[in-house]
Amino acid sequence: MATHKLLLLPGDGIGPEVMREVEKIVGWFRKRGLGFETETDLVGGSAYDAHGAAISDAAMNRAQEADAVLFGAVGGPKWDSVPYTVRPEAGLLRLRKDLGLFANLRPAICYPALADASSLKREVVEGLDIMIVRELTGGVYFGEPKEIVTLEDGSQRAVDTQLYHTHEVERIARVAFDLARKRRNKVSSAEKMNVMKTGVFWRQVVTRIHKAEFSDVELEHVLADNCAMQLVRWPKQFDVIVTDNLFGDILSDIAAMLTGSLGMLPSASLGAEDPVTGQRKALYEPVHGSAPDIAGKGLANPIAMIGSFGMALRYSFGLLDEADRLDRAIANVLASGTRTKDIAAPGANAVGTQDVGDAIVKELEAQS
Ligand SMILES: NC(=O)c1ccc[n+]([C@@H]2O[C@H](COP(=O)([O-])OP(=O)(O)OC[C@H]3O[C@@H](n4cnc5c(N)ncnc54)[C@H](O)[C@@H]3O)[C@@H](O)[C@H]2O)c1
Ligand SMILES: CC(C)[C@H](C(=O)O)[C@@H](O)C(=O)O
Ligand SMILES: [Mg+2]
Repeated sequence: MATHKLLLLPGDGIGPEVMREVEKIVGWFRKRGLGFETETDLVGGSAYDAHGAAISDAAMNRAQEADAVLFGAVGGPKWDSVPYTVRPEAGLLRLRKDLGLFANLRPAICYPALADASSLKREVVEGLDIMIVRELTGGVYFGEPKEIVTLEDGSQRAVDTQLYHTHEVERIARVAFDLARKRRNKVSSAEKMNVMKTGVFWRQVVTRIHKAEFSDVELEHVLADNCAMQLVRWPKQFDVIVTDNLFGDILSDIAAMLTGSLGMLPSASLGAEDPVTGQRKALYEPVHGSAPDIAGKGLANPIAMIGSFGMALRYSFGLLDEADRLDRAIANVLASGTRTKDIAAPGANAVGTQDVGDAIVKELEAQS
């Protein structure tokens, strides 16, 4: 039996609460004979409290050794004033950079049962199925210089650098076109070529890769601000959206709300495939953060985290039947009306984080 090594990094706030529910799901698949081995380590504010860094070198080594990392969420008001280089979010950024996780896949699917939970009208979101492909290891998140400088007159200047190399845009474009071929065959590439040099460059590179390797896929270019507006106006026009690190961060939060709640959106962050072994480094995490406003209250929706494990089944372990089974279990639980407060129908009783995890395990059981 193949052994799959998972590193669990629950993090802060609601991270540990939603990770506990994933552990139930992993446990269920393990009982059914799948070889999952798990280790747990600290990241974010909890790592800072223990080691003075947002992730220790030992935890980084474990992440390098793992077949996949499951990440909860980091951050919170407790660490708002810690130095910039060791703030909780730096742990996540180090994982992305050091593991080379350049491709962030953020699917936004509106489950039929949740069409009324969105703040948009049912007809706008019903049947929605978008894949946002966000470049994750470049752009303004990592470009140098990145600094606040004090000038001679005592005033200050802050700089972040938006920077992209050819190969970085080429490889993310290929991921998007490849995915589109398995979906509805359309890619929308979002940038701001009307203002930014990196936008002009992004459009040139995407156009070239499209022409040379993917001319069978429909490609449209859209300015990122217009893309944000179109996502709210008529999101079903999109299939795959490919965009840079910062625009992807923002557009995926918008897409999350189309599905009803930030608590619904999973994600996969993937590295390049090793040409010999076919393996790739991968980290799976919900799109939401540590939700300090509801942490510790048992209110968090664990579906984004559980769906992220579903993506690990699909993308890291090739367990497609198991991933489908988990997706069906989630859909059935939602259809039965078992929901946390963020997605509960108006006037309906909401359940807690653990109830949703238990219901999904029960549904998995019922399907077998
Ligand atoms: N990947 C990550 O670890 C990650 C992502 C985003 C933000 N953050 C960090 O989290 C902290 C809080 O950030 P924020 O408040 O801007 O964003 P957030 O995603 O934590 O919360 C935004 C809103 O969505 C709600 N929400 C989020 N997840 C939910 C869930 N699973 N179930 C129900 N409701 C949910 C919260 O209660 C809150 O009202 C900050 O320190 C931020 O840097 C971390
Ligand atoms: C926590 C933060 C560093 C992160 C980001 O900005 O990428 C988050 O917002 C996300 O969307 O994953
Ligand atoms: Mg974000």
